[in-house]
Amino acid sequence: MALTPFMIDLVNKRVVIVGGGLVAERRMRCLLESGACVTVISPEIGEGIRALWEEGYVNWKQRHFEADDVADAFLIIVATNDPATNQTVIEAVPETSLVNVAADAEQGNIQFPAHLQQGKLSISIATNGASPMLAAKIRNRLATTYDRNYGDYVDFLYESRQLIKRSLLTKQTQTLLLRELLDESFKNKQKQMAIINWLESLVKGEEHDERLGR
Ligand SMILES: C[C@@]1(CC(=O)O)c2cc3[nH]c(cc4nc(cc5[nH]c(cc(n2)[C@H]1CCC(=O)O)[C@@](C)(CC(=O)O)[C@@H]5CCC(=O)O)C(CC(=O)O)=C4CCC(=O)O)c(CCC(=O)O)c3CC(=O)O
Ligand SMILES: NC(=O)C1=CN([C@@H]2O[C@H](COP(=O)(O)OP(=O)(O)OC[C@H]3O[C@@H](n4cnc5c(N)ncnc54)[C@H](O)[C@@H]3O)[C@@H](O)[C@H]2O)C=CC1
Repeated sequence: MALTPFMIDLVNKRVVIVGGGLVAERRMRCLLESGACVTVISPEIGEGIRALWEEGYVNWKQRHFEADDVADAFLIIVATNDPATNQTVIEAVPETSLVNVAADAEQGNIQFPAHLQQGKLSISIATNGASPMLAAKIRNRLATTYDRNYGDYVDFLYESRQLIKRSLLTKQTQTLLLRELLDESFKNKQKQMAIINWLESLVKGEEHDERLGR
């Protein structure tokens, strides 16, 4: 069966991570950036997780897993190095929860792809488990093309699109303009600024006219 890619909103969602090692930390950093409310359950935690816990970013239950721990979790990450514990967690997961199993992806219902984030640009790479190392290699290669400047360009496209949508330009002109901004030349920061200034004054002018009932 093929897996389906999604973008998911995890703001304030309850996430439980069982295990406190390196894989748990990798997942935790990504989940915290998503605004999730993260609890880690593990008798021991690595240095990175400890620092996050000391700064108050995550909750930590310093003990072995208990079945109740996942009762009302939206997402559960099974990331211990103990196969018996992993199995116990999988069996305790409510039917409606999302679950990721680090040691055997097919036992869960979600997987984490290799991921590249630059501003609002998000690129995920999956090989459906064929080779996580290849996924990482492709991500690293793409990172040289889709660098920070590219992320800034995507952020510029976001800002322009919001203004274009607010404007009273016809739908047809809006579409033309949105397509025009994909031209390579708009990666130039001065050109971006000129467009934003033009769009801002256009929208401001239109809103002013509207207030005056023109
Ligand atoms: C399903 C998935 C994610 C998920 O867990 O949901 C998954 C699953 C598994 N990985 C395993 C092993 C390794 N994973 C890595 C590394 C990475 N793994 C990542 C993604 C994914 N790994 C997702 C699939 C992506 C796809 O579709 O290709 C990367 C890209 C991103 C990230 O994790 O953030 C990250 C790059 C880190 C970086 O360099 O940035 C290394 C190498 C290393 O650690 O350096 C090894 C050891 C070598 C090997 O085994 O190949 C095992 C066996 C565990 C065991 O043996 O017990 C499983 C379980 C299974 O195969 O079922
Ligand atoms: N999906 C992926 O990308 C990868 C998955 N793995 C798999 O993930 C597993 C974990 O990897 P690491 O984080 O590197 O291991 P690790 O050895 O660094 O950490 C394991 C953690 O599990 C905790 N733990 C053990 N028994 C527990 C219990 N009963 N309750 C709660 N916590 C318990 C330990 O205290 C420790 O914090 C590996 O065993 C391997 O199978 C490994 C590499 C990559």
